[in-house]
Amino acid sequence: MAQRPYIVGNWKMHGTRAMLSEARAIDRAAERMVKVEVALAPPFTLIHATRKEAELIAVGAQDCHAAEGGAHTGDISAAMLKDAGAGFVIVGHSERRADHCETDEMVRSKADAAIAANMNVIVCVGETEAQRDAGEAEAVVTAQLAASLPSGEQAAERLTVAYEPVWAIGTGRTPTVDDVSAMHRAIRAKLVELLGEAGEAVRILYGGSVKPDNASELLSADEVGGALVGGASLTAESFLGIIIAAAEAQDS
Ligand SMILES: O=C(CO)COP(=O)(O)O
Repeated sequence: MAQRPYIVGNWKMHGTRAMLSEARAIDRAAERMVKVEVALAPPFTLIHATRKEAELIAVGAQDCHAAEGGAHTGDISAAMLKDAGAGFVIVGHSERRADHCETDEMVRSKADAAIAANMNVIVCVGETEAQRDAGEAEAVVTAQLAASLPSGEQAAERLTVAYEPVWAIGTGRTPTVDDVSAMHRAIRAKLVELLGEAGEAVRILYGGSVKPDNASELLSADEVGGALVGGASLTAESFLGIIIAAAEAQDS
């Protein structure tokens, strides 16, 4: 890995203030691990408090609305998230695509909104099990990418892509290292096609059942620049296990 690995915890709909002690423990330990860039995306309600706890790690959000503001009851704009202390937004997670019927076009609008608010953005893509079984995984993922990426000049430098096969999320199943490598190479090629030279530097994270005991292997796959971690980011102990594995992968 040329750049420092980027390890992002996505707490999803987990966490009340009682969990801030985990964020604090992650931050204090991550401080000693200069070879790894660490970030947490807690639920909206904990962004501000997590930001106050975090001295080193980046803090982000799990979604934003595409509009700057307006009559959208229950929604949150990128500027509000930034004001609360978020530096990045995850958009297009498969759970949002499924639970909220988010299309690629909506994901792109949200990514554009995050960039317009001077935030970084992590755009998620990934195939379902049926699509992989049908041999369509790469076609599905590269098409999602082409339609979901933010537009505009600043897009590439603010962008991270996360490849998360839907069937690997929360299941304990992961693709083989060869499959991860093949998909990440395809994503890299698509990024270069879409963004030109700037596409070479965009980080591509792997997500889906990353744990302390499989992190080294998954991070060793071609073009994997880090991990987007769900369940194993909920305790400092397991998340730090992944961060340590990423730091050791830098040494080897
Ligand atoms: O969806 C994910 C991260 O965004 C992955 O979740 P798990 O690590 O729980 O499989």
